Amino acid sequence: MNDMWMIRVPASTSNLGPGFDSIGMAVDRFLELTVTPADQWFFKGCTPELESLPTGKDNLLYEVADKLARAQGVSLEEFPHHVAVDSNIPLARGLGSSASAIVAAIELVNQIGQLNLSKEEKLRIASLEEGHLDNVAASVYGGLIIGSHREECTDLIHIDKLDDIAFVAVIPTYELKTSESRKVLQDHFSRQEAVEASSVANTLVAALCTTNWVLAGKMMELDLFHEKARSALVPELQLVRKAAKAAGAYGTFLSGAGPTTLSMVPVKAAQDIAAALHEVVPNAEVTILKPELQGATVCDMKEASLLK
Ligand SMILES: Nc1ncnc2c1ncn2[C@@H]1O[C@H](COP(=O)(O)OP(=O)(O)OP(=O)(O)O)[C@@H](O)[C@H]1O
Ligand SMILES: N[C@@H](CCO)C(=O)O
Repeated sequence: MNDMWMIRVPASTSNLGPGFDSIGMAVDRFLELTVTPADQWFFKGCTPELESLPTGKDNLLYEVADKLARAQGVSLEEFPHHVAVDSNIPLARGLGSSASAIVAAIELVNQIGQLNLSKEEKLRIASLEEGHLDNVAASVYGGLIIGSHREECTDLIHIDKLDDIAFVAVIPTYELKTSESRKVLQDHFSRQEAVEASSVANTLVAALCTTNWVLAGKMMELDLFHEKARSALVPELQLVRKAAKAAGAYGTFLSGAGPTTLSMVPVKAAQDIAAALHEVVPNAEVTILKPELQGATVCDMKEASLLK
C-alpha cells in the first residue's frame, strides 16, 4: 500500500430478536480509517464523539492492533502511522461501533504486517476479542451472518440474498453500554424455556435463509433470551414495536444490546414507517438503514473515492 490508504468497516446490528450472540447483519453506516506513515502513532477522531476517545496507544484501535501484532511477531512500534478516524456509527447505541473498531484494527495489522489473514482467521481473532461473533462477523463479511462462536472453534454461514428489505432505526439520545446491558440477562432457563426459545430462533434462521420476511418479522418479536430482561433499560421498545407493525413493518427488535430499535420493513414502505415512528418517538433519531453487503475493505485513496 502506498503512502496513504483507507480501511472501511460497516456497522452492524445483531441478535435480530432471538439470534442472541449468533446472528448479525451489516448495515450502511461506516467506520473509516485513513492511514498515513508518520513518526509516531496518533489517532485523530474526526467527529465530536470520536474526538472524546484516546489519541494514543490507549485507543481501542491500537490496543487490539498491538495485541494481534505481538501474537504475529510484528512490532507496531517500528511502523508508526497517523490514523484519521471517521465514523457515522454512534457509540453505545447497539450498532456495533466497538466491533467495527476491532475489525478495523485487525485490518490495520494485517496490512502493515503483510499477514495475509483469511476472512476466517479475521473472524476468529475478532470473535475471541469481542467474546461473541455477531457484530464482528457482520463487519468482516458484510451481509447477514448466522454462526456459533465456541472456545474451540468459530463457525458461520454468510447470506447475501437480502433484497427488498430495509430497517427503520430509532436511535435514542441516551447510551446503553453492552457491558451494562448484559448484566441484566437471565442466567438460567428451564428445559421448556430453552426449547421454546431455541425453536423461535431456529424458525427465524429458516425464515431469513428463505427470505420469508413475514415469518422472520414474527419470530423477531418472540425472543425469550434477552429482550424481556432488557425492556426495562429500553422502555420505548414495545411502543415502537406496536407503531411499526401498525404502519406495515415485518417486525421490530432491539439492535444488539440496545438502545437502538430496528424495524425490518419492505423497502417501499420505509419512508412512511419512518414518519410514523418519528411521531411516536420525536426525541430520537429516526433513520433508514439498508443491509450492507460489502464487508471490511482496505483500499488506496483513489479506490476509496469510488466507495462513497
Ligand atoms: N470507532 C472507535 N474507535 C476507537 N474506539 C472505539 C470506537 N468505537 C468504540 N470504541 C471503544 O469501545 C468502547 C465501547 O464501544 P461503544 O461505546 O460503542 O459501546 P459498545 O456497547 O461496546 O458497542 P455498541 O457500539 O454496539 O453499542 C468505547 O468506549 C471506545 O473506547
Ligand atoms: N449479542 C450482543 C450484541 C452486543 O452488541 C448482546 O446482545 O449483548
